[in-house]
Amino acid sequence: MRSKPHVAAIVVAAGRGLRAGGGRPKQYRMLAGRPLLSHALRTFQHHDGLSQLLVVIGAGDEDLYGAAVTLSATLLPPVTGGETRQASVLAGLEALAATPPDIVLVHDAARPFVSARLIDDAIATVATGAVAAVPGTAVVDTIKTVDADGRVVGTPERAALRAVQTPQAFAFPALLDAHRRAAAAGIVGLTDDASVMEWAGHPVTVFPGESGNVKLTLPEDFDAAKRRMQTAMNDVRVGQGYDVHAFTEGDHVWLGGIRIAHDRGVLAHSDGDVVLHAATDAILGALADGDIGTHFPPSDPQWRGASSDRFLAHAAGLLAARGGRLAMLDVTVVCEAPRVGPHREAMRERMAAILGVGTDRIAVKATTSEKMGFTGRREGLAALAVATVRLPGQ
Ligand SMILES: Nc1ccn([C@@H]2O[C@H](COP(=O)(O)OP(=O)(O)OP(=O)(O)O)[C@@H](O)[C@H]2O)c(=O)n1
Ligand SMILES: C[C@](O)(CO)[C@H](O)COP(=O)(O)O
Repeated sequence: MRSKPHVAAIVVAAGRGLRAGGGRPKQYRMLAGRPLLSHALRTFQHHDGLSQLLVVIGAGDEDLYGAAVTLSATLLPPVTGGETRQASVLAGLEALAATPPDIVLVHDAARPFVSARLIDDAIATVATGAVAAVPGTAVVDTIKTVDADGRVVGTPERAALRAVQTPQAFAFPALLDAHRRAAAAGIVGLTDDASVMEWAGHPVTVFPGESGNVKLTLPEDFDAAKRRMQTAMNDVRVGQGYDVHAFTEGDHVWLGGIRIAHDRGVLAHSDGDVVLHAATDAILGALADGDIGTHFPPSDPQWRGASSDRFLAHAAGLLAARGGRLAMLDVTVVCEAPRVGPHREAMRERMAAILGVGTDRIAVKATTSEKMGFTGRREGLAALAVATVRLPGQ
């Protein structure tokens, strides 16, 4: 395997959620203000170890999917799944086969509490030699096997049992081959991908799962998940950011990720987007994790002319890695010109897309400084930002 493996993830979301009820496939039901699918997906979108992310959706679910997800650099167009989970995973694997990754992760859309730690451990277990790696937790109940009449026929030794979860990670060629062979052999009902690998004769390694990484299957699971999300994210923090750039010769400025025509440009090492820089610092401030210069030193030539989108995306990734969410980003631009109003909505949409939140969580305001000071004299422009984030409680 290459030193830095090419890793892809498939999120299966083509089920009907019949056991959960609720009138629509469960992955599109709302949970803490967002569709269930978007919770797990966002953790994968903000993980920097993945180069491709693919969602397998049900036939006819295209509109529900479009409304549920925020596009991102790694997210591929969705593919249509099949009648069973096994068939849906195979559809996802076939879609990746043209540019095969080294490692593929498979995750249920119905597991919203997946952590960056589980993704890291799944990748690391395969990167260091396993062909298949699944998270598992020790079983606390005594388990019985029963016959069709409910009579107990056996009691497996509990110490050897593990309840397995997703994300499950695999060497891509081995999983694709195992799935293709199982389908060709008429094997259709295997309930996880480790079972497909076991059927094909591959060893499967279990690494520690997380008891919190539950799958929402029944109606009461949604109620419990709602309660958990409401109480869990109770560490509310606020960070502020401020940035300034001087005008110089030029014909445009970047503000909030939008290129705006102007009779001046800005002096800057990167693209000089004061809005994205202030927003990045505000999120880093809320996390007490240094500032933009700590993460992207101006002395480093690789950031020369860099698009500031990546600075904000990096801060969003740090927030997601801590299990946090952005509650609100409020930005004020200070300049005599250019006029911000005509670009306000485009800026809100761009920042919402980078941060993976709705535009209702992004505010953009603007003011002149009444011709006073450096902004009033049109020597430069400035932006202030306040980010409110929610982190898991202590
Ligand atoms: N034909 C299928 C069936 C399931 N899944 C996905 O596999 C995951 C785990 O399946 P499960 O929790 O059983 O979901 P459903 O099949 O939707 O639920 P139900 O059996 O209650 O209808 C879910 O993210 C589900 O969307 C899938 O992609 N394609
Ligand atoms: C893949 C899985 O989540 C591992 O626990 C589980 O097997 C999915 O089962 P389901 O019957 O499709 O819910």
